[in-house]
Amino acid sequence: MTAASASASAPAPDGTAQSGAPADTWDVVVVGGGPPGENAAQYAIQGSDRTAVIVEAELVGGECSYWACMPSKALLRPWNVLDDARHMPGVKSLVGDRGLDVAAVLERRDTIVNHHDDGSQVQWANGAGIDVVRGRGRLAGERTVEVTAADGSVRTLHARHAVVLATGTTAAVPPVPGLREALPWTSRDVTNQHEVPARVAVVGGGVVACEATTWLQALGSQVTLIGNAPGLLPRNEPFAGDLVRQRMEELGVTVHLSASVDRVERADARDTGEGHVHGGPVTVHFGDGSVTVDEILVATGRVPASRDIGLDTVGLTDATDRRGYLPVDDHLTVTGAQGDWLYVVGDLNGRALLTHMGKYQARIAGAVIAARAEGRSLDGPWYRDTADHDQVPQVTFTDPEVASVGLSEQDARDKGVDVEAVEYDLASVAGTYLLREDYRGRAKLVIDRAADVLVGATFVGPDVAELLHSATVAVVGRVPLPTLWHAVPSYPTASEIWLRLLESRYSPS
Ligand SMILES: Cc1cc2nc3c(=O)[nH]c(=O)nc-3n(C[C@H](O)[C@H](O)[C@H](O)COP(=O)(O)OP(=O)(O)OC[C@H]3O[C@@H](n4cnc5c(N)ncnc54)[C@H](O)[C@@H]3O)c2cc1C
Ligand SMILES: NC(=O)c1ccc[n+]([C@@H]2O[C@H](COP(=O)([O-])OP(=O)(O)OC[C@H]3O[C@@H](n4cnc5c(N)ncnc54)[C@H](O)[C@@H]3O)[C@@H](O)[C@H]2O)c1
Repeated sequence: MTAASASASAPAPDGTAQSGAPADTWDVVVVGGGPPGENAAQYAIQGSDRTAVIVEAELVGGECSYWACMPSKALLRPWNVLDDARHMPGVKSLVGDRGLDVAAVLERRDTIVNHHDDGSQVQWANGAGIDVVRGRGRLAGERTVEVTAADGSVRTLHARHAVVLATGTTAAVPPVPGLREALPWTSRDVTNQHEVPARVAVVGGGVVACEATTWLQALGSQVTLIGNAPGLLPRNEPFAGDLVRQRMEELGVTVHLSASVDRVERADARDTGEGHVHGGPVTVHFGDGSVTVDEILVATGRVPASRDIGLDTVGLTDATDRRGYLPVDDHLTVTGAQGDWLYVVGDLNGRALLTHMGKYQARIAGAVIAARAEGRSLDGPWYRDTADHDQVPQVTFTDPEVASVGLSEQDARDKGVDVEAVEYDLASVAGTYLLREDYRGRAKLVIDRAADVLVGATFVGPDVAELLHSATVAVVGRVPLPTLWHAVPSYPTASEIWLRLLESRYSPS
């Protein structure tokens, strides 16, 4: 605890603040302690004597740390290592056709989610001068947040400058007959699975469905994926979903696309706890087909946590969009709120459901809160969310990985950009051949022909994740292509794909 925050509340032995503290007023009150909430609090007060508090209903660190990004990537990495080893002469004879050590993989995952203990996160917050109040928060008028603790006690917090809402999302379960009653797995179960069901039906075809399918099959499940879109990963360039599907099928996954689940039957659904199989066999009916499995995973998108956060108490009853997200302006201030005190960062504003984008928004919101508190102007590059406008990077950690930034070719055309696209086989650069002789992958640049700059890039292949930031710099910096020509990629790295792509477009004049 810093002196500044200690004066705002009395600390409990675990570092969280307690009811009955002398003053329940902070400069900034943040509702929701995921990474965006944490960062908003940090950036709003750092280098000042302002105070901040995070209200958290579950664990500080949020969905990302315990039930999403971190456990999913922990479950995916061992497969990458094993698959690389299986294809590397000099190593593959040592590995043979052995599978993963499932118990060790799950144990490492448990270490990475810190066994669902958020003590170190609370310690970080306190070290940054941020208090933590446990409980469920909701607005209760302007600059006021009411917190209901697990024991039912209610406490009212006041903010001098700002309230930041960062309550995120939960898994959506579509209204399919029998589905809810079957107690299906959602992202929380599959990222925290303690058992490996022999047969799993994965419903969805987006990022969660494709990543989860990758680790489920690697752990030994027989997976049937049922998606209602015509391709996998439909927000990406179509070749990305095609390559991911091709690899899934090679590994034994059954993929049904343009297929809608219409009915689910499970005779003895039981709530056996997170990550355990929730009862006996379940039959999933879709179109003309059906499949009987030991567990069903629903990965069909997210629902914003905007329902019970007191928007009505500040005149924002109709402020959410039709999906329930709470729109903001580029200062991350809620559209339509009176005065400049209410901010939304992270998934809840619906701009980009990604941790790194939520944290970026939080850095902007924090800087805006600090500037407004100090009466400074909001002119300048630090105070506006620009990256959410067509410059969002994302890596999907499937086999192969999919890394993209900015606009797909189709999105760019839909926006009226005069587009030219170049594509190249990632396997034909020396750097990837050295990684794997059987390397398969593809890269694509989307070029705004008039401005001669990149507006999008996609890389698909093993280990492409780290290639992405070069493209993000080029897209955000609007680096002219003739200038990129002088950014020489090292030999022999996968980055030489940049040279090949630019050669396809070489036109000195
Ligand atoms: C399986 C999976 C894998 C993912 N992998 C990645 C990835 O690799 N990379 C990536 O960038 N993104 C990934 N994402 C997306 C990422 O998890 C989210 O974008 C991110 O968690 C959003 O952060 P947030 O703080 O806005 O919301 P959340 O992480 O949902 O956090 C919200 C917090 O608010 C708390 N809260 C909610 N309501 C209240 C209330 N009323 N009072 C107090 N507290 C409240 C919750 O308990 C929670 O701690 C993944 C998502 C899933 C489902
Ligand atoms: N590596 C990462 O960056 C990462 C990993 C996981 C999740 N995330 C984020 O989390 C968010 C949620 O991911 P998600 O995959 O749950 O949602 P999503 O919106 O990306 O995909 C949902 C998919 O489910 C399909 N679908 C919807 N209803 C269906 C139905 N009734 N039957 C069959 N299919 C159906 C849709 O066609 C869509 O493809 C995403 O926005 C994503 O960016 C990111």
